[in-house]
Amino acid sequence: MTIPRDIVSPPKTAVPSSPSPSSFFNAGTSPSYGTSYFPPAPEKQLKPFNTGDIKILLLEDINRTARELLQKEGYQVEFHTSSLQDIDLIEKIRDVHVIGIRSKTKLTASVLDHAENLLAIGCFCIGTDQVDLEYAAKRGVTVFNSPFSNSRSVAELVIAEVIMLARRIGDKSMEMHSGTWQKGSARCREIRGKVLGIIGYGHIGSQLSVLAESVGMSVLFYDVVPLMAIGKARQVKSLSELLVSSDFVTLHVPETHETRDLIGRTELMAMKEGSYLINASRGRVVDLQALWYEPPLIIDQPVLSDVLIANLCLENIYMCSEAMRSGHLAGAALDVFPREPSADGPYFNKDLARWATEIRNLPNIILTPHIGGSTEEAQEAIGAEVGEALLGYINFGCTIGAANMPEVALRSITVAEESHLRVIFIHQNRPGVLRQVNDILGDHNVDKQMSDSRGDVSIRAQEPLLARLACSR
Ligand SMILES: NC(=O)C1=CN([C@@H]2O[C@H](COP(=O)(O)OP(=O)(O)OC[C@H]3O[C@@H](n4cnc5c(N)ncnc54)[C@H](O)[C@@H]3O)[C@@H](O)[C@H]2O)C=CC1
Ligand SMILES: O=C(O)CCC(=O)C(=O)O
Repeated sequence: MTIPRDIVSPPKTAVPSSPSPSSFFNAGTSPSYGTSYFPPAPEKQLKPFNTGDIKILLLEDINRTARELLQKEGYQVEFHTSSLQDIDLIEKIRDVHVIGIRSKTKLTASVLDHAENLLAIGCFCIGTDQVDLEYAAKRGVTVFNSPFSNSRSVAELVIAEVIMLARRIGDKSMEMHSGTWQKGSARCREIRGKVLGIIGYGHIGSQLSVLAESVGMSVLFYDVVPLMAIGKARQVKSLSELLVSSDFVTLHVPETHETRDLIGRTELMAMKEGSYLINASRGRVVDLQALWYEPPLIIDQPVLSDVLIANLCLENIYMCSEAMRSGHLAGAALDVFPREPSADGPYFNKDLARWATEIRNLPNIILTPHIGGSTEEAQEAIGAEVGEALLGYINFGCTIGAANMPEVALRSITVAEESHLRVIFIHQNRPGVLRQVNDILGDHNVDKQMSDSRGDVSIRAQEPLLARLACSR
């Protein structure tokens, strides 16, 4: 079937459209798949492509559950334990159909420009700030993530850190590792009755709220939307109210334009004397130097501005150091940083950033290498969830759960429906496009269709009866 290139983006290669037994749909996750709709006949194996032609690049040690799922489907799966340097990434992304990443790989517009065949991106994590979602959508690339599979793991890490900070366990442990026995109770406290201030009461924040109350803490939270408080937690009206009232302040917001630099000098100084800061969200949410830093003039250039923003945030860490050195903060736990090494190894040093060596020497600061979601349980669940979503998209064109596309899904086609085919279009949300599409399909019986838009991008899934269409099956 020929579809004018100007109204269809992608496909750059054949777009798969067949159901498979291990499909997303079969899992019953599609809203259009109520039991009354579910066809009793076996699903038809339609593959207008050779599964072996689909190339999938998995970076950052994505869990074997995903690898196995995709390999079982017959796709070519290339696996790397770390992320790739930009130059290698650009080379590799050029001809793959799907790329799977975690938080380290930055899929910026300039990287995506090199992706000639890319259909989908799987973020095997919660955050999607590492991908230019809007630009990906404009290029017809659908992005999936796992919205809550590692939430519990993050919440558990944070509650552990609250106790460890209160008891100065990080320092005590380091002293013991260096052979020093130093017993003492000065500045060590119980957490019972203390106030935990949660910024961002979403999946992680609310899980944490439950854990904190169960160990006797009081919970306050600040969120930009009004939310139902769990247990005895209480939503406060402003960030400053939370900062002045909390013994521990913990961040659980996504990185967005609004949350970048959310915590700066003013906010740190507003925190209670002797309180603690925990950041397991994103490094750039804590902007510690913004108040005196003069922004560079070349901010318009996308690649450069990214680097500059990163550098700016690196400098900002110093402010946190200042707050801690002055004793205003009694301690901090940082799991995320404005710049993080792309591979495991001895990289948390001055070559990464000046502040890296600086903060290593601060008292009562727990530093972890972005491991909030790194548990066996979370990674297995994420591998399965994002892997299934990618299969559902490649095999069916199902975008349920997509982070940057309208959500569409259609029922499976059965073996009894000999001449049915499914077609998915991703196109610009402009008047006239649908008319052109309908003109093409006008001679055929469209059994079912769904259409939805998200900003400038529209998506349309159709099941035409293709008796007279020369389709590539
Ligand atoms: N350290 C790690 O390994 C991990 C870090 N994360 C990070 O944690 C973030 C939060 O995760 P979830 O709880 O799952 O997200 P979520 O989307 O469920 O909740 C985020 C909450 O933040 C609120 N929010 C947004 N902007 C805000 C603002 N300016 N002020 C106050 N509240 C605001 C939202 O309304 C929402 O309730 C993720 O976006 C990710 O960046 C997530 C998983 C693992
Ligand atoms: O596990 C990872 O690599 C990233 C975890 C994370 O930050 C997220 O899920 O957003």
